[in-house]
Amino acid sequence: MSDAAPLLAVEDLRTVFYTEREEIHAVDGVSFEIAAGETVGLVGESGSGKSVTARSILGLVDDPGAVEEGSIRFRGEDLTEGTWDAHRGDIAIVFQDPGGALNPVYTVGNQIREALKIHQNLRGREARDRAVELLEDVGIPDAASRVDEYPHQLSGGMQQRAVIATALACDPDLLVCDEPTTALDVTIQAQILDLLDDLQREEDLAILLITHDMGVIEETADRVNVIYAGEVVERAPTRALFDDPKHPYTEALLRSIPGRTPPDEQLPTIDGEVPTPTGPATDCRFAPRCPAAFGACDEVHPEHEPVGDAAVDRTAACLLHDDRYPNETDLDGDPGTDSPVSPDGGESL
Ligand SMILES: Nc1ncnc2c1ncn2[C@@H]1O[C@H](COP(=O)(O)OP(=O)(O)OP(=O)(O)O)[C@@H](O)[C@H]1O
Ligand code: NI
Repeated sequence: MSDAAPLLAVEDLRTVFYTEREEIHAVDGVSFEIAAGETVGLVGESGSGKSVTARSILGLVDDPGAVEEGSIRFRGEDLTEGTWDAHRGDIAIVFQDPGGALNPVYTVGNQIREALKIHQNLRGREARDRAVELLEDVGIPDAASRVDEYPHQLSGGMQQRAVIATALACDPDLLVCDEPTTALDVTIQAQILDLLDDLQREEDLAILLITHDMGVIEETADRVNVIYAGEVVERAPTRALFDDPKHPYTEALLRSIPGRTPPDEQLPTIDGEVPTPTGPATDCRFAPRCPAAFGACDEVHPEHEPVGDAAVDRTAACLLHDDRYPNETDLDGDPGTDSPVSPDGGESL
C-alpha cells in the first residue's frame, strides 16, 4: 500500500437504530479504507449491516437511526462532522433495484441532465450531449435515441446501466454499489460487473462493492471485508482470503459458492441467522453458529489479530488466532460438534 492517505477511511463506525422495543447496533465498530481507484468488497449475509454501512458513508441514515461514533474521512475530511453536503457529488451510490432508483415519469436523459445540472452546472445542448455520452460510456446501444426513453422502456440490465450513468454524471471519485447486480439475471450480472471494472480503470474510480455473493467479490474486489452482525470479522486481499480463509465465518461463506462444492452435492448454507445486535458485543457473535467455537468464544469479544503471511496486510477477529486463548478444539483435535453447514441446500447465501 502507498503512504498516501486513503480516499476513504472509515474508523470505528457505529450506527444505531433506536426502535420502540430495542436499540439495534446495526454497524458496530466497522473500520476499513479505500484507496483511489481501488475496489473494496464488503460481504456478508442478509442483515449483517452492509447497507447501513453504505448509508452511513453517504449521510443517508435517518430517524430512528444515527451515526453515533467513529469517523468517515473522505480525503482526510470527517464527513460525520457535517461535511456531507460539501462532498455530495464526490461519492455516488448505486442500489440493487434500478427500477426504484429511476423516476418512472421522467426520461432517462432528463434524470441524467438533472444530475449534470446540479453537479456540473451543465445545461441545454451541452447537458444533452453529455447525457448521450454517458449512456454510451455505460454501454447502452443507440444512446442518442434511448436518451429520450422512459425507464420502463429499458430492460433491467439497461436500467442499471442508466442508473450507473446517472451516478457518473456527478463525476464521483467513489462509487458505492449496494448489491448492484442482485436483481439481475446471471448473464446481465456479469456484464454489469465488467462495466464497473472498465469504468474503474478508465475513470480511476474507487468502488465499495457491497454484496452477499462471494462469487461477485472474487471477480471484482481487490480487497475484502467480511461483515457479520455489524462487525468486520476478517479483512484481507481477495486472493489471500479465497486461498486461505482465516475466520470460520469466511470459510462458511466460501463453501456456499457454486463450483466450490462437488456438482452432485447441493450447495451448503449456514444454519441459523445473523443475530440482530441489540447491545454492546461481549462475546463472538458468530459463536452460536461456529463449528470451531470453544468456551472462551461465549465470554470474550475477539479483537482483530494479524493472520497468515506476515507480508500480507490481513486480520481476523477470532479467538482461534489469539494466543491468549488456547482452545480445546486444538488440543483434542475435535473440530467441534455441530457443523453450521447443512448439506440440505435451501436458500443460498
Ligand atoms: N430503519 C431501520 N430501523 C431499524 N432497524 C434497521 C433499519 N435499517 C436497518 N436496520 C437493521 O440493521 C441491521 C442491518 O441491516 P442492513 O440493511 O444493513 O443489512 P444488509 O447487510 O444490508 O442486509 P441485506 O443483504 O438484506 O440487504 C438489521 O438488523 C436491520 O434490521
Ligand atoms: Ni442491504
